[in-house]
Amino acid sequence: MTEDELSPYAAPAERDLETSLRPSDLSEFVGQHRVREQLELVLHGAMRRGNAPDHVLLSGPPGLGKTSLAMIIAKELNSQIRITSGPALERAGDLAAMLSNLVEGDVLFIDEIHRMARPAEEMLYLAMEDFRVDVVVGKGPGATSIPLDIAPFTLVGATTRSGALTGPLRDRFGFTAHMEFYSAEDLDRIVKRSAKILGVDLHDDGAIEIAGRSRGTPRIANRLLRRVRDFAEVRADGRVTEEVAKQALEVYDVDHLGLDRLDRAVLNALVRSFHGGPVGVSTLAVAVGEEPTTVEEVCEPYLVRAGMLARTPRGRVATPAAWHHLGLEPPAGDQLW
Ligand SMILES: Nc1ncnc2c1ncn2[C@@H]1O[C@H](COP(=O)(O)OP(=O)(O)OP(=O)(O)O)[C@@H](O)[C@H]1O
Ligand SMILES: [Mg+2]
Repeated sequence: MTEDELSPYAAPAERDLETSLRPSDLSEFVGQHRVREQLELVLHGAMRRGNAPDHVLLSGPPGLGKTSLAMIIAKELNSQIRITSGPALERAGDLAAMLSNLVEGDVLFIDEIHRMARPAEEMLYLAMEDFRVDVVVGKGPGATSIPLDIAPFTLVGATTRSGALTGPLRDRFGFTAHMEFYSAEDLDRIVKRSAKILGVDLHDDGAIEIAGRSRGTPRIANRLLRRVRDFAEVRADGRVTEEVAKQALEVYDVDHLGLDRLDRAVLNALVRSFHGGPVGVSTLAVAVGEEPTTVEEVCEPYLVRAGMLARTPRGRVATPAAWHHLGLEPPAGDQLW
């Protein structure tokens, strides 16, 4: 399995496939019950009053459905969605152009909003609050700023690192949806729905097997489904049963808890090289040859959720479950976690 296939990030070639599997309205959007209920109230409340809803921030690890939800928000509002991303808004002018083209009620979706350049971010404050931008004309002492009204819109921002957002930006969102990892039952429904769309002969026990190893992440569930389908077609009769799914996932190096090579490398380093911690995340990242942000955004959220890793003020610590998972006995004595 390649690096890309293990990752919760979407590979470029995967984007078209994802579009076909994307839930198109709230009723098709599985799980995230709390977020869905909250969002429904925010959207429908505003619609009743006939105004644009509060700006919405979607926060959570990659592959949990932030982009899907942004599209659904626009659809629920019967609005057009304009899509851009933090890295694309390098200059304030890029954002000004985008904002001044908005039509009343539009949804402006800014993906990876934590990666927006500072000048653009400052322009966005005013736009979010007063539906206004100050366009600077000219340079040096002669420069003047011309206020421009923009149409009332709803900003939907998505971020995998809400902690990296500046306070003023975070404060301007009326509602923040914290996306959570999905339960095995939800993932089971998601892979069954995807199998139907893709025409895969997925049996109940096969679905359970895939769902249980998907790290709580729909993108990974859908990807494992495609890999298992390949295996089923090449090495079996095309039917995805429990046995076929198990054999396939073994080939792809996904263990029964859904930990992949990188997760296990992190646990191994933590336990074997640092005696279970505490150790800083950057040291840990160097030990596994990864970027600290990858370890922090991709591995840790799931390892914490699986009860194997704890974040303490002094650094990352392996829990007894991590030692057991690697087939080792945790050291006796002080409990660090
Ligand atoms: N609640 C859901 N129900 C059904 N399918 C889902 C759900 N959430 C996500 N998916 C599936 O997972 C895929 C990835 O979702 P999406 O692109 O929305 O994630 P994301 O949070 O935007 O990820 P990233 O942080 O990488 O941008 C989608 O193509 C969709 O098929
Ligand atoms: Mg996305």
